[in-house]
Amino acid sequence: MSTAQQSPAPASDAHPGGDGDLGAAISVRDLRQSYGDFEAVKGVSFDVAPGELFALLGTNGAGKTTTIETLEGFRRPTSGTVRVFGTDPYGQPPALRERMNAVLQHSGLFGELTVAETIDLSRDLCADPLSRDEVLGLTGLTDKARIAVRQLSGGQKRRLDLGLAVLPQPEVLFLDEPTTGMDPEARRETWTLIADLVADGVAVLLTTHYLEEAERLADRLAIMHRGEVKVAGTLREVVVGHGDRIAFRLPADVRFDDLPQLPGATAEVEMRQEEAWVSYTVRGEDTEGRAHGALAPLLAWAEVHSITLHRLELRSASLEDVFLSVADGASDLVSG
Ligand SMILES: Nc1ncnc2c1ncn2[C@@H]1O[C@H](COP(=O)(O)OP(=O)(O)OP(=O)(O)O)[C@@H](O)[C@H]1O
Repeated sequence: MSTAQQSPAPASDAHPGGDGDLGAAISVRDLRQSYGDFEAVKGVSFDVAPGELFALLGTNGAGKTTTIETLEGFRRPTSGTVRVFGTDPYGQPPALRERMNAVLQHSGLFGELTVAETIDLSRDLCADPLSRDEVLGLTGLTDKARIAVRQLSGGQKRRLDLGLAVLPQPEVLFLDEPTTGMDPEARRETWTLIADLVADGVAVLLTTHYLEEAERLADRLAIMHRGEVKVAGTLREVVVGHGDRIAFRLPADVRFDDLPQLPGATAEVEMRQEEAWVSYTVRGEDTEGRAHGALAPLLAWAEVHSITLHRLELRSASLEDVFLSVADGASDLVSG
């Protein structure tokens, strides 16, 4: 890895057990990682292919950074295996240094150097770096080239971090909350940059607390909670697995017990801005037709009782719905 944290490392070896995807850029199998008696990661497995972005989402303290740091070669697994292009990344072996890079949660920029000097310093460490102008252009920092890094805003420093990570033209990129502190416009520009890298064949492992970031960028994603992957798959697989939602404001003279049972659906009442709302979650094998199948008897019930369903809405589950149910401990493994 061509960051400042380089160190000697073991040679490449095969993936024990042979159960990883041999075409994968990143492979994680039954990873467990402990800090003393505390097990922070409890048997996590996933692969990331070249040209794929995999988003690792999760609650605070779920084990995302621990997982990513293990893949970056900073930690040896307590058990299980991690591989980057089939090589153990522990200690960042020479075979991987030019092929993988990272934007870490805490950047290690030198405040006294100018932006241009910072880029030049990183270029000196690489075999085939992007030009200084290319890095300035893709980070949107061309007009900041001559100012000291300490004078950059938090979001600008984050963009410089990303520029330095991209500069050696890595094939694998670890992005640990890369857009934290960026304004919405800078975040969108960064998403475009990341999407372009993935389109060029870079394998990206992203952690983020911005669910929209994962929705926009991820080919596949996993949601971790307390050291375990609770939900995994494509965005569609993950949200479809959590059902469709039918909701309306609870009519004034209707009690919860009066509401009809709908096929494949469970009902609950939730408060929205001090109004009681009925929310049905509709699950079922027929993912295309299940909402229609539940809505028809609901409308028939309303017709018979001369009830108007105010503010009636029908939508798919969102990634936020799935995330919140994982955080509540309500989710079983959905694997794609
Ligand atoms: N060096 C350490 N020593 C002891 N415990 C640690 C250490 N680093 C992390 N932990 C603990 O391991 C757990 C996982 O931490 P980790 O930073 O991997 O989570 P995370 O998913 O990245 O969280 P966040 O979203 O809050 O950044 C947490 O409970 C954390 O307190």
